Amino acid sequence: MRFILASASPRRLSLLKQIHVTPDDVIPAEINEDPILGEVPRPHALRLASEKCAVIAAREPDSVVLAADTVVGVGRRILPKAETPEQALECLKRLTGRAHQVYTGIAIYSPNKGLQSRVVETRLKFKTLSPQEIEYYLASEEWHGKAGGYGIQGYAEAFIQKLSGSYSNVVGLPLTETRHYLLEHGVITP
Ligand SMILES: Cc1cn([C@H]2C[C@H](O)[C@@H](COP(=O)(O)OP(=O)(O)OP(=O)(O)O)O2)c(=O)[nH]c1=O
Repeated sequence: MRFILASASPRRLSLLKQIHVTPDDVIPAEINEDPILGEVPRPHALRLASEKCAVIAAREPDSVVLAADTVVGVGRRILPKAETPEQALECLKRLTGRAHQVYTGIAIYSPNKGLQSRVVETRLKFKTLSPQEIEYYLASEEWHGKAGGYGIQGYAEAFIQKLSGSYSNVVGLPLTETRHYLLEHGVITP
């Protein structure tokens, strides 16, 4: 059956390829990613992944569709996906010297099984960043388009003192759980 990755993220595509899965098509889902008033990180990630999946499944009901959403939380607070240096700075000020959580919601649809979704959590801790380190990182632009204003797969890995859970989950797709879903929905065989 045709398998569609509903994502604009090049990182999600390369994580899938890392487990030897190449989608037949990549179709980004355009949805409103603003949190609902009072929404906390975990349900936010689940809702957005499910919405992305449902939007593409409605257009492609005979295919298998996979979508995901990655959210950085500091307790109940959702950090933005940094699009400007100001947003990235705001994120880094919240993360410096503190523990935070990365939640990736994954959602899969197939005609036989319908839509299934879940959230995977990774816990991390940042070192205390000096003003010079923050300035240097902001100039790198590596934060651009990333949840929480950093990318663990680049320079910012040097800021991580502790990580508990899945690494690929932080980059955008938890590979153990994703592979499990792909098996269940018949995209791959054991
Ligand atoms: C925390 C963190 C996030 N990210 C990325 C993963 C996601 O691409 C992005 C969060 O935004 P998402 O909205 O999850 O994904 P996206 O907009 O890039 O793509 P799409 O919605 O079409 O699937 O942040 C990293 O690459 N490294 C990190 O360390």
